[in-house]
Amino acid sequence: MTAKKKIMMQGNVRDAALSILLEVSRNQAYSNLLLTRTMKSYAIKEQDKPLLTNLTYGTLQYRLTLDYYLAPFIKGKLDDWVRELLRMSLYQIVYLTKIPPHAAVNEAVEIAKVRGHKGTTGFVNGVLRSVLRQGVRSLDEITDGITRLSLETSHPEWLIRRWIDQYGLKVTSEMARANNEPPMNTARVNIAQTTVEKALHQLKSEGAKVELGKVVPEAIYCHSGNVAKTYTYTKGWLTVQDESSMLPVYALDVQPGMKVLDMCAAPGGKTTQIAEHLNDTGEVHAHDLHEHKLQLIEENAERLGLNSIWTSSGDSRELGYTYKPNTFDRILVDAPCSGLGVVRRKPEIKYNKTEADLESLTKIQGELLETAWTLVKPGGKIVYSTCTVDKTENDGVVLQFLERHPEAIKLVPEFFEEAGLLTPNGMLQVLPQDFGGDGFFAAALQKPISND
Ligand SMILES: C[S@@+](CC[C@H](N)C(=O)[O-])C[C@H]1O[C@@H](n2cnc3c(N)ncnc32)[C@H](O)[C@@H]1O
Repeated sequence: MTAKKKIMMQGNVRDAALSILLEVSRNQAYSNLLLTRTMKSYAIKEQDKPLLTNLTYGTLQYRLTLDYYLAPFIKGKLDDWVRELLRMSLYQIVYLTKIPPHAAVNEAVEIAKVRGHKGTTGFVNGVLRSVLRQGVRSLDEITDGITRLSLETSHPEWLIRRWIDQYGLKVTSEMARANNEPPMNTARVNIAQTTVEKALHQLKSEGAKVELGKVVPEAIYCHSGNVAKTYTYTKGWLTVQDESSMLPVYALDVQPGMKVLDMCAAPGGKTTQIAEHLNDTGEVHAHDLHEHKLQLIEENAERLGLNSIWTSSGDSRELGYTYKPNTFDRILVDAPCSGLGVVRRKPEIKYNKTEADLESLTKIQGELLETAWTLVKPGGKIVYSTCTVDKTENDGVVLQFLERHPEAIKLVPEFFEEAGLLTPNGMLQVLPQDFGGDGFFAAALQKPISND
């Protein structure tokens, strides 16, 4: 069974979803970026976009569960596109009650006709009709608790075991289930330009359904439409950002006129938040490894009317050659990480990462912190943050840093304490089930005034 040719069924939601799923599984590409690109290239109608999003995320989110259901119906090897087509069709049959099962099968057959040959079409039709006749096997048959949780929630067993070691069974089960819920749409109000009340009022006058966030004062939840298409957004009053991701800047405790370094800055969500908290006074030096990503920061800064941001590129571990020691009042190290706190937004992360990846990330994370330690002024503060829930990358990296630098003062920001999201180590750990935000971590460190 080989695909005849690469054909795009323009406007066809299921074929578009299939092309995204294939790209994700072949090239480990990010589903959220592909989704935006594919909506354009397939000319997907506005009213069909929610279904495309649902088919893409749902099929990805439940990949392991769907494979478990499909296994008894399949013998031998399958072409990638046939496997993805079967997964996507089964997802509709099992999880999308509003789509009649026969419609899901017929749509799959139409795609198979275009993408494959007669034999493939017959095979897809046969498998799916057998599923409709016989139903899928029950997950209750699985006696091993970890295997069952892994297949129920579609998280690899190694990850479930790792989380159980780190958080216990109950929290792991809640986290794995929360990862299959749709993420919230959240925006941050530009407090350097307006107030939260004014932004909410303006959005409502544009017909948006919005409400105040639960944890961060300038966070708002958007329950309808695309907030990035509103006038309120265009005029620079908003940034699309998850509420958890707004927390690290609160630990940074910036004061007007300060000199701040953001060592892993792109696309600039936190850089611009820092500048807003500074009321656009002082200097925010936004540095990122990738030159091409700086444009995103610059565009955002311009749209938000922020003039205190300077961008530059290169490996931030080398910034000791650019800046003198003890230069910055505040440094944010929003480190590259496994992303295991944002599985709802990028479900492929749970399949693509390995335990070895997590361990190797801690090296660069620790090295970035070392550079930050040299560059921060005595009395200055560093915030180390990640969008992962993995304790090795989080508390682990910070505790190792504290072992190397017993002089460092570990701060417990009041804001975190009040939010009730502290780990026993006095650091911030948000899990996706806590208040609906992404999984996020932050810890604040201070260089003593006298560093003898
Ligand atoms: C978690 S993202 C940062 C998100 C950003 N702080 C925000 O809030 O929008 C991590 C960033 O680190 C950058 N990065 C990875 N390795 C780096 C390095 N050695 N030096 C500087 N930046 C690095 C990546 O390009 C990526 O943009």
